[in-house]
Amino acid sequence: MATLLKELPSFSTLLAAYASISAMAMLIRSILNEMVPEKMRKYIATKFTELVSIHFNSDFTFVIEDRWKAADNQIFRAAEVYLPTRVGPSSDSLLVGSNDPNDPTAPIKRSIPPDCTITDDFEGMRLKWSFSSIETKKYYVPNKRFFSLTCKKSDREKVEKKYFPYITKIAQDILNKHESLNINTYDQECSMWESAVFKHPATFETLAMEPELKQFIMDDLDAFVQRKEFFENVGRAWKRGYLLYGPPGTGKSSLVAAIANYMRYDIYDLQFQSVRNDADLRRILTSTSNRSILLIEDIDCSTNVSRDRAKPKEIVEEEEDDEPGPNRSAFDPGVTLSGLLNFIDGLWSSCGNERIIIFTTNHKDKLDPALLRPGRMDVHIYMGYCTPAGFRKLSTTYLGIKDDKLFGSIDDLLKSVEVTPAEVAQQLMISEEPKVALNGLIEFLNMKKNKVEENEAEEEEKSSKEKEAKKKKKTVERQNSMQAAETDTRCIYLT
Ligand SMILES: Nc1ncnc2c1ncn2[C@@H]1O[C@H](COP(=O)(O)OP(=O)(O)OP(=O)(O)O)[C@@H](O)[C@H]1O
Repeated sequence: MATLLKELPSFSTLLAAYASISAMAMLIRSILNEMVPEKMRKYIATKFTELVSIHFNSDFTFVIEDRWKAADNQIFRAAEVYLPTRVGPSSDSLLVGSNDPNDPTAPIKRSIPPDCTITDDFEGMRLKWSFSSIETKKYYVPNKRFFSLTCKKSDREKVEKKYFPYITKIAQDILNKHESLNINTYDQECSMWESAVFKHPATFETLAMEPELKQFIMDDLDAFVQRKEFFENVGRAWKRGYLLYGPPGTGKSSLVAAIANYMRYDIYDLQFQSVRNDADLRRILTSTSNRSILLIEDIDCSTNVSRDRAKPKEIVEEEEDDEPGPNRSAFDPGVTLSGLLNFIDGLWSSCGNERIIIFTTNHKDKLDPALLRPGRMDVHIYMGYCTPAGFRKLSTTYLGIKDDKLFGSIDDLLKSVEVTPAEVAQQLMISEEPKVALNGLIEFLNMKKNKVEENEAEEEEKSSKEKEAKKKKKTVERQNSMQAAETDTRCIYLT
């Protein structure tokens, strides 16, 4: 120990060394000042400060808000899906719940509560997540929600380039695999989409439609999914619009459910009455997720949206006055057609991918031609009355039979009576015994046929009576005018 102490330099030696180093530093500094241009010196100084701060002040925080430039923030969404899978022993709380009323034993769903902290490890980095929600007092966005992700400053680039794409991919995989679909309805009070589990039995298999039309729709959906690159190359938003039209009870809603089940897409069911104005509409629509169906049912009932702009305003007002009921809603929405169309194929349409937009209507003729223009709604599908092929599908689904000797008479009746698949389905549900149900259906169809024939006969009688009355009126008028002419002539003669 004593030898070791002896070998240490003395205090005066250290002082001398410090003095000479300082002198050397000053000398180097003045040489640098003389020789290196100011810009270069500043650059070196900044780099040096950066290097020091990286080593000594090591934390960096990413703030990920739920909205990004008027649209849903996809990194936020990815984090929302990904983080519940990373809840480990270090986390102190977790939101759990279940929203499947049909299955109380369904696995619980997890979500991150406010102020909860989650630690994640990725390629040697330690990443700390926390979630916060603050009130904004703005009616259209009552809460601002955001995640904070803290990492080492030196890891910042790696987080941006590798970690974010990684969690986005994992979240997408989770969403693709999730078993249950959701149906979202817009809650005007909270300005949020309310989600519920969507379990609808309708599939393309159960739909009573012409097989060719069914196949056409399925092929169209398949082609849509596979054409991501095509849409990018031609500079179009990756969307597909379907207009389903036809009388009530012909299966428009069932087709929407079948499309959702086929594509495994969530549904966003939008009631126009709940939209305040165009700005509100934009916000609502941009907070829907990719791989989803935006459904607007009975579009003809939203007068502002469906009004035929080709007609003069006075005519439209007159028509509306004549026609109370669903077409003239007490809650006329504040949304305009242009607001809706701007979203469908305007600039807003580029927000999001893999979207299907479905409009349904019972009165296609009442829709604005601008809504029907080619390119707006890509496919128009007519859902018509029950055909023999449709009936066969319904009998397979409801009675479990593909053929019966009563089918022939039912086919004949279906060719002459307009009956909806909903009506046929209702008759088939009357009994589990096929014979009873089929005979019930025949009776129902005959009753309908007789009613139609009676109505036609009545109409014919009415119109022939009207014709007769018109004829009589004309004869009387002619006689009166002849008499008048005679009187006039007499008068002229007399004068
Ligand atoms: N084409 C169909 N195939 C199978 N079932 C159908 C079909 N059409 C109607 N149905 C049956 O009738 C019920 C009502 O049909 P749905 O609500 O789909 O008709 P819609 O055309 O949407 O009617 P609305 O215009 O009144 O909304 C469904 O629950 C379904 O059971």
